[in-house]
Amino acid sequence: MGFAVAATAVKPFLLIRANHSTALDLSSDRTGGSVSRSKKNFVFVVNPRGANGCTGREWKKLLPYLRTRLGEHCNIYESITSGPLHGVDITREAIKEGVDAVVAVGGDGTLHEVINGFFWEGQPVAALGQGLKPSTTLGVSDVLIPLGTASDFARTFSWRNDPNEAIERIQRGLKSKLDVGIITGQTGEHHFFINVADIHLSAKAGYYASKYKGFGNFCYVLGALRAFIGHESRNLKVKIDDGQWEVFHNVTAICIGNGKYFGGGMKITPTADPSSGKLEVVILQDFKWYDFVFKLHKLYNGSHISEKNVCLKR
Ligand SMILES: Nc1ncnc2c1ncn2[C@@H]1O[C@H](COP(=O)(O)OP(=O)(O)OP(=O)(O)O)[C@@H](O)[C@H]1O
Repeated sequence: MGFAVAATAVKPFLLIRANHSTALDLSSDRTGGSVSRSKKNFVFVVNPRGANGCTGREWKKLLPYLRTRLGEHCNIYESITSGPLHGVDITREAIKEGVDAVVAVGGDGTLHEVINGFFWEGQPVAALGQGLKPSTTLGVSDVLIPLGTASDFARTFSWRNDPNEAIERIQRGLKSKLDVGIITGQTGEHHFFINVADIHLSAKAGYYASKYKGFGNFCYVLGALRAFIGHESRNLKVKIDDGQWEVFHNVTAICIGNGKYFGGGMKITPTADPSSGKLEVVILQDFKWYDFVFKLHKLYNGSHISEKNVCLKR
């Protein structure tokens, strides 16, 4: 018997727009505009190393345009990450300061850090002095300027890796509710995800893909092929919602989707809907490297779920 796996979805309860912007003292508006309390305060969390360094270069070009488009109504604060997980701390601090929006600039890794920054010890972070606001909404359009290698989360919404379109969305201020998945660790700590959480082979593939980012989107295919080396399928016990524990044999990977895409455009959980209140679970069993190669096109178009060694659960 292998691991025990439980997947749950939570109702939307993130706050992207704090109600008040008191106590904001983010030293200086580094875009050059003067800080005005009558304006909204937007913090952009930029990963300069995203997309093999492209994110940092694109951001430098984008900033003047961003100021032109949003500067009249917003104070724009750029916060460049110094390394992995820095985005979590930046986001937490910004929310405590009462900013109106925190926007991830980069790929899914940066977005993941920003999402986790909305929480502290499993609870939503609130603006200082404002108490806990457990039933507010996450403005999808506000949360991301997709500039990563894959930017898979954006694909669920058919957003392109086009920063100008992202700024357009931010300017229009369109918002919709999003579910957030919770992963509970062995010591009971919570981690949050909004796209796809995965276990076993695909998790390893993500790790290896990070070593091949120079190949662009193809890094995920290379990462998966690398992950197959020495990989052994396991028997896993899975419980979905209030159902019974069920044993799945020879599991190669389990993917739990809130969004539809991972791995540079593979439509792994093809009917997942990030605002449905449900997660979609896809289990690959006894999936060999040659299945991956010959069925790759099916993974990209979502038709892999009709394969006999693929099981979809909601
Ligand atoms: N300053 C930094 N230096 C090195 N790594 C960083 C830095 N800031 C953030 N990171 C790490 O880089 C990882 C990858 O970043 P990100 O997801 O933005 O780009 P990507 O991997 O190219 O895009 P995608 O995930 O969409 O394929 C993040 O998970 C983050 O932990």
